[in-house]
Amino acid sequence: MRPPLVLTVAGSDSGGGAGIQADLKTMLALGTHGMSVLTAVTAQNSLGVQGAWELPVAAVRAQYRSVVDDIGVHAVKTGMLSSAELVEAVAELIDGTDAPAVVDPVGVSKHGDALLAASALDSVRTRLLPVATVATPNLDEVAQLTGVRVGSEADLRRAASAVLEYGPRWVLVKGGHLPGDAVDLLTDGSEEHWLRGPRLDNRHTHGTGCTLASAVACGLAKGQPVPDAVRAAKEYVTGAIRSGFALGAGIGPVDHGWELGRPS
Ligand SMILES: Nc1ncnc2c1ncn2[C@@H]1O[C@H](COP(=O)(O)OP(=O)(O)O)[C@@H](O)[C@H]1O
Ligand SMILES: Cc1ncc(COP(=O)(O)OP(=O)(O)O)c(N)n1
Repeated sequence: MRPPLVLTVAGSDSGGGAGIQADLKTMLALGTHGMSVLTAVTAQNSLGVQGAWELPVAAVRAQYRSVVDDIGVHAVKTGMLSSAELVEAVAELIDGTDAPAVVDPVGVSKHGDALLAASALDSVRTRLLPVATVATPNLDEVAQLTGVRVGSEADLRRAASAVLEYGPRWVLVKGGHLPGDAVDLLTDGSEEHWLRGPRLDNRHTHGTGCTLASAVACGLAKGQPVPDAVRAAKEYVTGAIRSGFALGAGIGPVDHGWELGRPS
């Protein structure tokens, strides 16, 4: 039987913990067929991003059309889009595709390296967020996009409302950077779903955001309603963080294959 088809439009992380690599591993782990449109290449490892190179808009459009026009797609996920030109091209492609879209508005890596030009923020607000079925900003991305600074769980509702102003159907504000429980808020402005996970004491968390957004896209591709897809994705990323492992000298990746178990 044909598995659900999920497409990631994102950048490459040479270290394999985030970006396209995290997305495709998540898609395999969750029983879907993963496909990719590469937007940029990064030289990246456990210590940070050492270099980044964008692909031309024409190359991004061509990859997208190749996949969607022949194979088809049940859900799209976006990650690193790098520039205003790429953000606008991808927003237009998504707008013309009959599939839900999970938009992870990736701005800065865990190490503080910029993955999106400052000049692209307005295109994210006005072009990309309006075509999102679910937007999944972390707290730094909420601040960049809306100016709302979240200092505690109580601020998450205000942050979510500010993002919803730009037009995504749902927003999942990730509270992973707050102290205490790992609490995220999913809302469409009328329903609210609080997702509370234990704070795991593991520094090897590279790729959490990409993994969560891809897992949501997998659920949507399977036909799950947004709240169910997000709940399942939160469980998957929590397991992946619990099993995150050391690699290199810095922050290691989450374990996308945690449900498979590993020989000790
Ligand atoms: N130490 C942690 N323990 C448990 N869950 C975490 C931890 N860090 C992040 N999370 C969860 O991982 C997901 C991704 O969040 P976050 O790390 O904030 O995203 P990003 O990678 O975009 O910065 C969220 O569900 C968040 O609550
Ligand atoms: C190529 C690329 N895309 C996205 C990210 C950010 O990934 P994220 O899951 O938010 O993980 P951290 O960087 O926060 O660990 C990336 N680093 N590289």
